[in-house]
Amino acid sequence: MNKVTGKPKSNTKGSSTFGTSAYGGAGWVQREKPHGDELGGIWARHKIDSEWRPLQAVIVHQPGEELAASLEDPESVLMLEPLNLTRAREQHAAMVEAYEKLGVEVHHVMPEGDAPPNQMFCADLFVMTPQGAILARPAGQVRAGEERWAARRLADLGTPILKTLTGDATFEGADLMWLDEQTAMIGRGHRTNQAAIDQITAVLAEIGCETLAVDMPYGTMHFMGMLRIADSDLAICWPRRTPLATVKAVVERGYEVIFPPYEDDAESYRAMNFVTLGPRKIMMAAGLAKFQPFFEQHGIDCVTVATDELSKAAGNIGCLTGVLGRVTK
Ligand SMILES: NC(=O)NCCC[C@H](N)C(=O)O
Repeated sequence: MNKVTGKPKSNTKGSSTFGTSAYGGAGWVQREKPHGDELGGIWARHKIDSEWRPLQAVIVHQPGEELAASLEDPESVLMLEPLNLTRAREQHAAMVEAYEKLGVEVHHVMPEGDAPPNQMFCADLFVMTPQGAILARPAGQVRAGEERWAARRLADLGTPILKTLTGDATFEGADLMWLDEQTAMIGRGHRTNQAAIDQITAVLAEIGCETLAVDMPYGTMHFMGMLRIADSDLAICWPRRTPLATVKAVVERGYEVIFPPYEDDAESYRAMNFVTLGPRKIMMAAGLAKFQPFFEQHGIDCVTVATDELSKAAGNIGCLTGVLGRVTK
């Protein structure tokens, strides 16, 4: 029904509300645009449909006193070694400054009261889609609730939250990568379970996107460490760790797949944990003497920041950076 003509016989002062705009009468104006077209209007413009188009905006958390939780028993808070708080904070601030210098908008999570120890790993707390965010539900008890502060920031920024996971679903944002504009791949493993994959598959289907799931090996953390995309035609995979189905899926989509030299676990992990700033441009950890030349040989421009102190918390630049917006197709 397009338009109802005819005037209401009476207005609110009269006996009937029939025919008034609130009840669908002639004065009613229907909302015009679908949700996706309201990003950049009613909602903020932030979205992503790739892992490689120019980075526009990120969400981070500048760590504070909460890192002191690493001092006594790092294991109990999922960290590797006690951190020097001052150095860690300086390195985080330098990473933020590097983003700002590159023209990337940086937004900060602002937890109420004391932040939980791993709050700074914002990549794990949400993932963006072409039409808004999916909120994570971190799997470890010590990280439970970090997502609430990411949700508050996203809401303040005007970013629609398409889904908050329910039941016993657990999902961390670093387990989902966009292979193309309509296809996301999720790593099923220690942090992201099948219940979450089912819920995410349903919500992505609502916006016309398909979800592919792959199993990750026992003893690994996030899918982010197995697949990085540095350009429309260049994917980086971890030798013998990236699932076969992942390599096949990226090859099918026209990416060249390259495998960096294998080093010890920690070093290879740091090398994979970069953020793509735009086509063949990345921000990566400094001091990776074998990896940086490898990336450069493939035409990748590397911006480096020191993260050796932060990496004692078991994460690096990729994990510290909640990607909020990229240029989309
Ligand atoms: N995406 C990431 O690799 N995040 C790093 C998370 C480190 C944190 N200590 C954790 O174990 O959850």
